[in-house]
Amino acid sequence: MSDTPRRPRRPAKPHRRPRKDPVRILAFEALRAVDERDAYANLVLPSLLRKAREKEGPERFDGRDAALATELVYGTLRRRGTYDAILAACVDRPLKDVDPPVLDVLSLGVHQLLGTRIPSHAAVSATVELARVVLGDGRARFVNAVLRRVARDDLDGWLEKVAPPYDEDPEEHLAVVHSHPRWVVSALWDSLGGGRTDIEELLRADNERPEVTLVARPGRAGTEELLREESAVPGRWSPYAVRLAEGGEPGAVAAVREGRAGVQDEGSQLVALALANAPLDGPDEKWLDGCAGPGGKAALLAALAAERGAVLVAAEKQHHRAGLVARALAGNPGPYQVITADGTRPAWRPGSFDRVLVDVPCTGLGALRRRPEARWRRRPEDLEVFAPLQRGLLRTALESVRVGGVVGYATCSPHPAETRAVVADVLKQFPGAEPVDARPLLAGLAGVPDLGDGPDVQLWPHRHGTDAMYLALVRRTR
Ligand SMILES: C[S@@+](CC[C@H](N)C(=O)[O-])C[C@H]1O[C@@H](n2cnc3c(N)ncnc32)[C@H](O)[C@@H]1O
Repeated sequence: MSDTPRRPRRPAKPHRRPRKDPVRILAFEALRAVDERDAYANLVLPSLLRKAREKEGPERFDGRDAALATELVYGTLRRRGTYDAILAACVDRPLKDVDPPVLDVLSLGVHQLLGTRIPSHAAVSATVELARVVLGDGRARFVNAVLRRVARDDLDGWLEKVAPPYDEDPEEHLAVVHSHPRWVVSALWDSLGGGRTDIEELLRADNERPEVTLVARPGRAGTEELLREESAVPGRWSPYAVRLAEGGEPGAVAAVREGRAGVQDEGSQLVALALANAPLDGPDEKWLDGCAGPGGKAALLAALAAERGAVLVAAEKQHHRAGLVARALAGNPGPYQVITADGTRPAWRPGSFDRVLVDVPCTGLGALRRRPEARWRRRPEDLEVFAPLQRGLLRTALESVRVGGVVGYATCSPHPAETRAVVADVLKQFPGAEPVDARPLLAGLAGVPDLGDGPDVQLWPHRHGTDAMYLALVRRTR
């Protein structure tokens, strides 16, 4: 036995249970659902908020808590690229070796430290408490150490350290600073053209939460009814649009609950309106929406068709999405039909329709404002998957319209491979069709500016306040 005196043991700290903060636990659960189950934040969040309200009661979980939880989830997901670059500089191993739940907690902490006005000490201690609850004390100590390193600088300071200088590598600089995958920066820039200012404005707009925009479906609701809602202001371009300037709760609007109005970005409204307003010789009685689910544009088209005594056929390949279309169209004042059908193998005779819309499946790179996780899920290879389907749907649309009729090809992506390249390829193989200038149809609505060289139209969040919708109109000539 050794006679060296034993070092007296430090008295153990009395164990304190971690404080449970329902807002941050909810935000963590939402991030896990997005990572683990490929859930969509905008779908998973409302049900988590409802559950938290039920469990905690309105006193312990009020509107401000819901707003903070939403901001934490959306902000963390959007800024993930920037935050990962900063975390990589603060963690002593590659980020891929950090357990995903630990990384989610760290990202939430970084967002509070660098992306909100929460004071640093509160951001660190709240995140460490969260880590104690959801990860355990050991990993909470790791979270504490990493966040203390992050807290040594502000966002600008970190960006100077972790982003390459713009002059050395412009795309990587923008990717890190504005938190977009590099290939997405590159594609958006190709489509937008212009210099640094333009692309930076677009990338910044992608990181802002869009206003909620409503559509008053013609013949069913008027904008004056929607304008009576708190903080409601008229839309910028569409005569049917009303914006809820302070976010608002669309579910609380009677006209939305009754299906007389809907939630719809103005870019989508403009696409439907431009197709409906394209000049046509001869009959204007049968319209087709060949990719209708979940039914936003179909509902507007059906209401416009009803005003003219025309009928809309809304086709959707997926049965459950056809159900959503049926719900969106229920109560339409004129005749309509919803069918489950593959738009590339038409269940109708060629030349049956006067107007046809194909709002084709795409990467959705034009709606990044709305889907904060989408930019990290998409891969350049997705373009190859969509390419044949997009071409097939446009080709069938052209076969489905009568001679003299008009087809609208729309995407909520501005990627050149999904827009102009598709239209150019299909028109090459379909000699009986010619482009129609879509610009005057939009400019005629309320002077939508900056519509480019035509004949097609690309809308942009930073220029038009809409999603980056693309529209090409094509007339069948023989
Ligand atoms: C971009 S979304 C359409 C959005 C819709 N226009 C709206 O405004 O609500 C594309 C839709 O096309 C559907 N789709 C995919 N392949 C299809 C096909 N071969 N035929 C018909 N619909 C298809 C998808 O299921 C999806 O619902």
